[in-house]
Amino acid sequence: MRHSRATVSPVVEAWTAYRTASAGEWTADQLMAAKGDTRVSVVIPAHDEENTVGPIVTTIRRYLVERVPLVDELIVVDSHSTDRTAAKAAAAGAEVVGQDEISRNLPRLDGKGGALWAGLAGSTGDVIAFVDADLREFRPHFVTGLLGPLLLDPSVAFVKGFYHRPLIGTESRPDSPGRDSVDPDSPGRDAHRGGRDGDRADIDPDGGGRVTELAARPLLNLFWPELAGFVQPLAGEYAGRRTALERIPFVSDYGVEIAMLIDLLELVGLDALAQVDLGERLHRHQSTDALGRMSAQIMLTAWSRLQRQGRVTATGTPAGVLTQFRRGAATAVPSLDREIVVSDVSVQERPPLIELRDRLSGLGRVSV
Ligand SMILES: O=c1ccn([C@@H]2O[C@H](COP(=O)(O)OP(=O)(O)O[C@H]3O[C@H](CO)[C@@H](O)[C@H](O)[C@H]3O)[C@@H](O)[C@H]2O)c(=O)[nH]1
Ligand SMILES: O=C(O)[C@H](O)COP(=O)(O)O
Repeated sequence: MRHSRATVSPVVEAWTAYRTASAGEWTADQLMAAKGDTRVSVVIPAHDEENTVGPIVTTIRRYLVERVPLVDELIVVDSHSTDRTAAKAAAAGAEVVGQDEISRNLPRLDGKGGALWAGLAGSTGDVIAFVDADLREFRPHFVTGLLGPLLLDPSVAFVKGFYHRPLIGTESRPDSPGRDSVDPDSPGRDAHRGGRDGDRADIDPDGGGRVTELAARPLLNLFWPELAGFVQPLAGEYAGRRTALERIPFVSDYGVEIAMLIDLLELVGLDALAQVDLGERLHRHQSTDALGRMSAQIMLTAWSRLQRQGRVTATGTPAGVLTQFRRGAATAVPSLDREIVVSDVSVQERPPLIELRDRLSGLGRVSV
């Protein structure tokens, strides 16, 4: 097979050895001692996550605010939720910010990218850790793992989490509301292991991350090979210095993570990027159709970076819509026996926050 002749590039090999750590390498107390005057914010983007956002906030508050005061600010960005996400997050002790509260006089930035931007603009920390709101069995090391390299090494600007990603049959496993009692510094008994209980018979231990494997990883390897060492380039758990994050544009929706990696590579260079092993991550899986739309947004974002970097000559702009087919609908096209579903998968982009100071001044929460 052709791939057997290929070898890992020396750049990637050196970077992974030098810039990969494990969350178990430091405790919250050790980070507290290293923290000094650095302010730490945790930002959680949440769209309809009423089942999981509360336990995540509770865990962070209990272990990283009350027991060890490592986290100075805990913000949930309510991303146009239609359920009780905001109420649950507030009841658990988070400050809740509406996605559009801070950006009222700016053009829209939809979806997750808009929520992350609002979290960056609305927070005050020197270091900001982002954590998804749909995680199950959340533990404090998801935050301490990300903070370690930033608090211990001034040359690190951004840290991405990675983990094993089981693909779990969505029918057989009910939502777990999290645990009441956890070892705050432990990456968990599941770290580095696939299986666990008898109820996990339908689990593919590393089958998760389908968009990562089918879209993001090939794109990064083909066009930004320096980033090939990131085990989970789309991970929603990462942390960065405000000085870096405010200097990159933010892309809307699910384009935000791949854009962030590519843009940070350009801004700070590979040596200032790091990754940390967080063990295992369980989250809510989206449908294949939804992941198709996510992939399209990621491809459009990659395209925009290729164009900006002068690496493709555009003779037209990508379509920005995705046609999909759904069985069993009343409105099926007879010749297809399927309904045609067309979605807008275009992405928008906001310039770096640092360039928007003037337009944001007067809005109380913004620290820039
Ligand atoms: O309009 C939205 C959609 C999602 N989210 C939140 O963003 C997080 C991740 O969204 P999710 O739909 O669970 O994404 P995944 O299917 O898990 O997608 C993976 O890949 C995406 C694209 O890179 C990343 O954004 C995710 O963090 C990563 O987990 C969750 O807290 C959501 O509530 C919002 O805040 N607003
Ligand atoms: O990150 C990804 O690739 C997507 O979120 C899909 O993840 P899943 O395959 O674990 O649902």
